[in-house]
Parts: sequence; structure tokens; C-alpha cells
Amino acid sequence: MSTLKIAIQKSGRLNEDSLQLLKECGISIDHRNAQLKATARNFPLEVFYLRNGDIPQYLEDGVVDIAILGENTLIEKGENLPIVERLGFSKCKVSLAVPKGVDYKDISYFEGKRIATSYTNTLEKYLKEKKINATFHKIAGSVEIAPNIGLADGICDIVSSGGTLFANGLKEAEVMFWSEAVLTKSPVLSAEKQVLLDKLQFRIQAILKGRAFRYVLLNAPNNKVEDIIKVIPGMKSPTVLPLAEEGWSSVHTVIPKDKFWEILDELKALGAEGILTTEIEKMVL
Ligand SMILES: Nc1ncnc2c1ncn2[C@@H]1O[C@H](COP(=O)(O)OP(=O)(O)OP(=O)(O)O)[C@@H](O)[C@H]1O
Ligand SMILES: O=P(O)(O)OC[C@H]1O[C@H](OP(=O)(O)OP(=O)(O)O)[C@H](O)[C@@H]1O
Ligand SMILES: [Mg+2]
Repeated sequence: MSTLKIAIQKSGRLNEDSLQLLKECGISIDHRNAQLKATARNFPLEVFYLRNGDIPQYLEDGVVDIAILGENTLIEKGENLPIVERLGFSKCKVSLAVPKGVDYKDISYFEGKRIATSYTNTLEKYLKEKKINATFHKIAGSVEIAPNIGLADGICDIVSSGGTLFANGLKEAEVMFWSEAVLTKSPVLSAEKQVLLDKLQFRIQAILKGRAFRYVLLNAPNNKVEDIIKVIPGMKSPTVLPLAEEGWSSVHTVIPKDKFWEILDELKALGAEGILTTEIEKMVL
């Protein structure tokens, strides 16, 4: 029987959330510290703990079958690698930044300038599209230091809170694109392994859906139920059950997490009482 080989980041920002996702998929991994390969006990899966930057090549060569990577890494090093699923964590931007004293107007600032970055392919493509000529300094990390030590006039790097830019006297000039963790696969994946990937992806989708919704239970007078149902359409339609007390019903449904508080306010205004909400572990439509 074949085994699916998944690469995840050995240590760093993607490691914990990637392992958590596999755990929520019901996959338990026997992993001892410092071991770079581990086997799952209850799913035909081998986990390889690697450096992010190395993973695209392993996928291209079919050494590993699938991986969890930042979209930014695919853009930089894995042009042929498809996004199988967006995973919703490690959200960040890849941006151009300049010293905060610069009177930045538009991208033409970078014409003839020196830019420090770890993302040279991404930057080259971006500036080519914008018809800007600049020189690059490739550095592996702590890119934000470059303008301060006179190495560059600007940088291209990951921005999340903006704290690192601020602490180093820089400001964001252009957002090149947004990135998040994604599941990707090898271009040479066998049909047999694709079946395993489909099985894993089904589990991941159930988790991601569950994360995006909340389960809600509430009590309402019968004459308000119709209005309440209008604001909480649910998966198919809400469950409405009679309460022991005459004239009252219990309504059960799911609501999107990003509209949670607005919907709760509406429900209260419509006369809902005893509102309980809870997280959803998995959700299959
Ligand atoms: N500040 C941040 N906020 C949110 N996501 C981030 C942030 N910095 C990086 N990321 C995302 O997490 C990924 C991993 O970043 P991390 O800094 O842990 O690894 P790396 O230095 O790029 O790679 P390596 O595994 O080779 O050390 C990045 O590719 C990006 O997608
Ligand atoms: O906008 P912020 O929230 O400050 O995050 C951005 C910083 O986070 C990342 O670095 P990381 O901490 O991963 O260090 P690294 O350079 O060693 O990878 C990135 O390279 C930025 O420096
Ligand atoms: Mg980093």
C-alpha cells in the first residue's frame, strides 16, 4: 500500500499550526525530537520536517508528495506547484518598504535604487511588470536592518503587524500581495497517492469549515421565530423544536464566525433569549 509523504516546516512560524491541523485530522504522529521523519500511526502518512526554502524542490522532484507552505514561498520558488487548499493561517503580506523619512509617492521611487530581500524572484517579476529597474541585495533574514546599515534604499519582505518595520525606522510603501499557508502537491503525484490526498483534503476541509462557523442555540417566542430564521439561514435550514413552556421554541443553527457579533445583536433585538454558542469541531456540508 502506498504512503503519502508530507513536508512541513521543521521549526518556525508554520510548524505548530501545520501539526495542529494534522492532529485535528485525527492523525497521530510518533515524533521524537530531532527526528526529521516520522510516521503516522493511523493514516498512511509520513511526515518530513524540512526547511521551507528546500520544500519546493523536493515537491518538484517527487521526493515528497504534498506540503504545507506559505503561498509566498510558492510564488518565490514553486511556480509549477498548485494550491490544493488555502489553510487560513500564517496570513501576512509581502511588501516593499522604505525609510520612514522618505517622501514616498509611488513605485517610481525604486528606479535605480538598491533593494534588500530574500525574495529575489518575486521582486524581479514584480518590478519587471512595473517597468522598474533596480538592483537587489539577497539576504537570508533580518532584512529590515539593510537600509540602516547603508546596504539598501528599501526592502522587500514579509509584513504582518508592521512591528518589525516600525522598530527599524521603516514604513510600508507597496503591498505586493497577501499570503497565507497553503497545501500544495507534487506535479508528479501518482493516482494512488492522489486518492490518499483526497481523503486528507476532505478532513482538512471539514476542519476549515468548522473553524469558519459557530453553532448557536437560542430560545424565542413562537411569534418571533420566523423573523429570527431570516437572519440565521443555517446549513439547510435551522432546527426549530418546541420548548416545554407553551408558546416558546428552541432554534439551533450555524452562523459564520466573521458575522458572529452582528448576528448576535440582531437575534437579541428580535427577542431571542438564552443564546448559547459553541465552536464546531468539524463541519461537512
Ligand atoms: N510575521 C509573520 N506573520 C505571519 N506569517 C508569517 C510571518 N513571517 C513569516 N510568515 C509566514 O510563515 C512562513 C514561514 O516563516 P518563517 O520565518 O518561520 O520561516 P523562513 O525563515 O521563511 O523559512 P525556514 O524554514 O527556511 O527557516 C513564511 O513563508 C510566511 O508565509
Ligand atoms: O510585521 P511583523 O509582525 O513585525 O512581522 C514581520 C517579520 O516577521 C518575519 O520575520 P521572523 O520573525 O519570522 O524572523 P526571520 O527573519 O528570522 O525569519 C518577517 O521576515 C519580518 O521580519
Ligand atoms: Mg521569518
